[in-house]
Amino acid sequence: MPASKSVKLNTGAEMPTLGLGTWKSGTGEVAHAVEFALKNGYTHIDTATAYENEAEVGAGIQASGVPRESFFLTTKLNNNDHKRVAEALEVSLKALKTDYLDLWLMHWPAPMVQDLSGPERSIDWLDTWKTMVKIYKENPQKVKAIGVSNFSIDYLKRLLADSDVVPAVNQIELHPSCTQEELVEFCREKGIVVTAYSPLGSNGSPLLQNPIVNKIAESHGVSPANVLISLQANKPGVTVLSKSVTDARIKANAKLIDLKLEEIKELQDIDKTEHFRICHPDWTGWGSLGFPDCE
Ligand SMILES: NC(=O)C1=CN([C@@H]2O[C@H](COP(=O)(O)OP(=O)(O)OC[C@H]3O[C@@H](n4cnc5c(N)ncnc54)[C@H](OP(=O)(O)O)[C@@H]3O)[C@@H](O)[C@H]2O)C=CC1
Ligand SMILES: O=C[C@H](O)[C@@H](O)[C@@H](O)[C@H](O)C(=O)O
Repeated sequence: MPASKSVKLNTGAEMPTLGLGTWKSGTGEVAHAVEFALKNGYTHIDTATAYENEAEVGAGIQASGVPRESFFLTTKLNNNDHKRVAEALEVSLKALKTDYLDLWLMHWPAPMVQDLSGPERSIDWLDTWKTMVKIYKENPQKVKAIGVSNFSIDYLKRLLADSDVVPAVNQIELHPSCTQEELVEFCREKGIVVTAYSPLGSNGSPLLQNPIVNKIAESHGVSPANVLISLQANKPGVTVLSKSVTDARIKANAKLIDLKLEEIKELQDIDKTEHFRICHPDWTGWGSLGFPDCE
């Protein structure tokens, strides 16, 4: 399976199956990681205002010399920007040194106060979505697609009942210890592409040592990370983000392999005994956000 594989969005645009993640990619390392990834076959970069690295991501893009139209760029509206949606978009575009985004996501359906210390209850995220829709419709050259992140089935149902634009993407946590199969299936039925985040289980993940993951990796002659990233890439209508600031890993992680159905089942079954979530919605102060395993 080549790394250049892509999935069609409901806008008609192609979204590359594999993207480079940049959460916790720090100052002094993320520009190089982005430049290296773009020079080594990655065609999607994912960032967010919350990561406080958009300017350095922009510098990495510029340093790569890769033409803007040759790669897909995603960023996200921060939880404390729900009151200034249009302004936040301009700040992101300027920091990233680009005229347009391929995808702009609402990071969480959870407006928060300025210092992100708790929820901002005077705002309804659905109104924020409607503002994003208006900006998207009025500026199709500036925002090529809009979507959401960390949306459960209940939250998607509320959005879909009151919006004439179906989100192009729902970016959610997906790995063998957080499989969210019902949510993935719901998105598929609604024509929403799922982007898997934290496919390795994020920093210090026990999944890299998991015996099932290692057994499958050995049988294919690849690393555990290759298996975990490929697991998501093998799912129809799913794209995946993997983060690294290490050259050798960035390069090696781009190798996507085909997994057998029984291997996929074995990996997905890990969730039944070893379930965990990296990004629990509780931190927003809005409770479970409709995620059944967070109630
Ligand atoms: N929408 C949202 O709320 C969220 C979105 N995301 C997005 O998804 C991306 C990916 O998720 P993330 O949580 O970063 O976690 P990942 O599952 O991609 O894991 C990243 C960690 O794994 C390490 N790593 C990478 N490759 C290998 C390898 N081959 N072998 C061993 N270790 C490896 C990295 O280390 P090192 O960098 O030192 O090489 C880093 O510590 C994020 O960066 C972000 O862009 C993530 C979380 C939430
Ligand atoms: O994209 C990454 C995550 O959503 C992250 O931004 C949040 O989960 C939050 O900042 C946290 O630290 O828990």
